[in-house]
Amino acid sequence: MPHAGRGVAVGLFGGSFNPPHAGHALVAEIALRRLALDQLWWMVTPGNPLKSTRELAPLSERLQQSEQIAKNPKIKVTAFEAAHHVRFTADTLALVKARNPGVDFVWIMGADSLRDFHRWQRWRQIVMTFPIAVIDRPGATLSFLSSVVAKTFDYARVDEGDAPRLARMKAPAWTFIHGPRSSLSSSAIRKATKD
Ligand SMILES: Nc1ncnc2c1ncn2[C@@H]1O[C@H](COP(=O)(O)OP(=O)(O)OP(=O)(O)O)[C@@H](O)[C@H]1O
Ligand SMILES: O=C(O)c1ccc[n+]([C@@H]2O[C@H](COP(=O)([O-])O)[C@@H](O)[C@H]2O)c1
Repeated sequence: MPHAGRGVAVGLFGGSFNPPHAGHALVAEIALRRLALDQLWWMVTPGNPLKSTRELAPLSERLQQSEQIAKNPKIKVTAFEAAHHVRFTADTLALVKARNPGVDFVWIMGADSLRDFHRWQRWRQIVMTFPIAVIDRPGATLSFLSSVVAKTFDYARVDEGDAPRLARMKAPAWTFIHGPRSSLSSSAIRKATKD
């Protein structure tokens, strides 16, 4: 696991990255800049608990490809979840928090992930423990508003103008970040390479 010292602001960006693409890199850059982060941990999951592993490339391959795409020195590409035998984000976050006291973490995800977020294990606990930044994604710009999490935690939504302070805020606190968007997706890339 990467390490961060007290008072450092770190974005946690988890994904299958199967394969990673420029849309992921854009999310990472937007998060670093708009959330005023010192670091972003690009966490390659051993496997999304809600997705089939049928089409999942080996972790070592997704890790290596991620390292090639994530060029910003503030980005730390890591696969520590596999090494620590954790797969559910709630467990990952508990581990990260326990090992990095005093660090201000923010969970980062694309707008499509917000739609399904209420199916994640212990999702309410995640929202109550970590500030969350949702980055706009084509196809999910408006639908995110009707998501269970957006409705349940409407009271905790923070104006995107306050995004630079999000990492320092006490949960629950979440914001939606608009900006340049990419319509790339791993599934489209997999489909194109198969055809
Ligand atoms: N083009 C994009 N714009 C914004 N967010 C994205 C984009 N692509 C992926 N993300 C976000 O990055 C994280 C990791 O996504 P993931 O690795 O599943 O890629 P994907 O392109 O969504 O894959 P798939 O098409 O296989 O579902 C998720 O939070 C997802 O919402
Ligand atoms: O913890 C869960 O229940 C859970 C359910 C779905 C997805 N996640 C996490 O969400 C992140 C994005 O996954 P993905 O496949 O959309 O790239 C990744 O870190 C997954 O481990 C976590």
